[in-house]
Amino acid sequence: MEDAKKYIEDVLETVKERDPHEEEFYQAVKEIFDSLAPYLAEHPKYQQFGILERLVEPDRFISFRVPWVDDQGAVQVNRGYRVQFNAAIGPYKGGLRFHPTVNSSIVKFLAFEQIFKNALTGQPIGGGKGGADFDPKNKSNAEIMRFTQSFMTELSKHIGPNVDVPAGDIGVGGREINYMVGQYRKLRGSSEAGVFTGKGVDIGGSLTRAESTGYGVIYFVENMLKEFNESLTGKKIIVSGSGKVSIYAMEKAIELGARVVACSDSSGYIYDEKGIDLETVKRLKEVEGKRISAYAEEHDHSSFYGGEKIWQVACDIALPCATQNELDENDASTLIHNGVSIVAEGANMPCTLKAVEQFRENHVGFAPSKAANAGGVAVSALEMAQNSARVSWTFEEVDRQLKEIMQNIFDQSLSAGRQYKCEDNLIDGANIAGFKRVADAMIAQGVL
Ligand SMILES: NC(=O)C1=CN([C@@H]2O[C@H](COP(=O)(O)OP(=O)(O)OC[C@H]3O[C@@H](n4cnc5c(N)ncnc54)[C@H](O)[C@@H]3O)[C@@H](O)[C@H]2O)C=CC1
Ligand SMILES: O=C(O)CCC(=O)C(=O)O
Repeated sequence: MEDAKKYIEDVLETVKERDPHEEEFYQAVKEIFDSLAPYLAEHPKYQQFGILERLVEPDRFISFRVPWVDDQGAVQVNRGYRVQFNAAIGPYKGGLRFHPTVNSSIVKFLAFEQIFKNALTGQPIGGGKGGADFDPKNKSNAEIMRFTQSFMTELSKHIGPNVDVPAGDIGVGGREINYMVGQYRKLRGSSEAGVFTGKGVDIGGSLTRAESTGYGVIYFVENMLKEFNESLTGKKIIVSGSGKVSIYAMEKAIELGARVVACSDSSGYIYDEKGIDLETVKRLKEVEGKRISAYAEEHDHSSFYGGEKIWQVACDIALPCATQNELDENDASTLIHNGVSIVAEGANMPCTLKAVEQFRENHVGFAPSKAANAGGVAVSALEMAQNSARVSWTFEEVDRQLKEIMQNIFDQSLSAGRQYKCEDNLIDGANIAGFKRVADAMIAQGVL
C-alpha cells in the first residue's frame, strides 16, 4: 500500500510541476488518484506499465485562433481549444464550452474527467473536451453564427465520426451545434451526421439527448434512495443553475413527486415555497433569455435573492448543476447543518475537494459527477449508434436505455467502493471502476 501511495504522490507532484497554473486540472487528477491506492496496491501491473504517468498527459492539446466580425463590423479574436485526452476505448468524446472563463486548465480538467465518466457508461467512447473563451451572453444570433462557423473552420481539421465527436456544454446548445454541423458539412462536402451529438432531431439528433443529463442525475439519485427503501416522493430539492442540465433534472424530479423549491443563475437564486413552476423557468431561460429574477416578478409567493448562494436553502437533496467549484466547504457545512441527506453533482466537479471531504465525514450520500451526470454522454453515444445504423429510436426507447445505463453505473460504483474501501462509497467506487476499464484497455494496446 505504501508503494502505491508513493507512486500516486510522485505523479501528482509531476502534474503540479509541469503546469503549476492549472489548478482545476490538478484538482480533478487528485480527486481520482486519491481513490486508487488500495486498487493499485493489489495490482502492481499499473505501475509497471506507467499508467498514471501516461494518463495525465493528453494525446493532443489543440489551441487555435478564432477570428470573427461583430455586428458593428469590428474584428474580434478568441481562443479555441480541443483536448483529445485518451482514446483507449473509443473516439474522443465530450462537449464544447463557450464561456469567458475557459482556459487550458478548465478544458484539461473537463477532458480528464470525461475519460473515466465515458468508461463508466460501458460504451466505446474515449475522453475529450474543448471550447473557447467566447462569451455568448448578449450576442446576436448572427454573431453566434459567425463565431461558431469560424470556430468550426479550424476544429473541422481535427474531428470526425471515428476520431473525435464533440457535443454541447455550458453556452453551447442545439442552435450552436446545428451551426457547427452545417459548417462542417460545407467544409468537408460530407453529410456524415455522426461527427457531432446533441444535434437537432431534424438533422440526425437523438430524441431524449436534451433531457438526458438531467434525467440521468435523477435516475441515479433514485438508485441511491432505493438502497434505503426510499423514493423521491415529497423530498425537498434545490438545484443550482437554470440551464440545460438543471431544467431537466427539475423536470424529472417533479414528475417523480419531489418538491423543487429553489434554482439559480449567476445573478442569484429564486425560492418558491409552493414548488418551482418549471414552465415559467423554461420560458424565461430557453425562449426569452432572461435572468432568473424575472421569475419572482411573475410569482407573488416567490422571492429572488440577488448575489446570494442557493446552498443556504434547507433541503433533503441538493443538486449542484451549474459549474465547477460552485459549492465550497462553507456551503457544505451549511447544507449539513440544515439536514441535507443527498448531494448529487449534475455539473462537472461543482464541489471543492474540501466540500466533498465534509460530506464524506458527515455521511451525506454523495454522487460524484462522473457517475451522476454520465447520462448526457451516454445518450450521445446512443445518438452515434443511431447515426451509424441510419435509424431513429423513440423517446421511450432511448429513455429506457438511459435508465439501464444509470443503474449499471450506480451498481458498478457501489460494488467497487464496497470491494476496495469496504464501505458504500460512490466516489472511490466510480473512480476505481472507471480507471480499471481505461487502464486495462491501455495495457492491452501496448505502450503508446
Ligand atoms: N449539457 C450536458 O449534457 C452536460 C453538462 N454537464 C455539466 O453541467 C453543467 C451545466 O451545463 P449546461 O446545463 O449544459 O450549461 P448551460 O449553459 O445550459 O447552463 C449553465 C447554467 O449555470 C448557471 N451558472 C453559471 N455560473 C453560475 C454560478 N456561478 N452560480 C449559479 N449559476 C451559474 C448559468 O446561469 C446557467 O443557468 C456544467 O458543469 C457542464 O459541464 C455535464 C454533463 C453533460
Ligand atoms: O455528450 C457529450 O458528448 C458531452 C457531454 C459532456 O460534455 C459531459 O459529460 O460533460
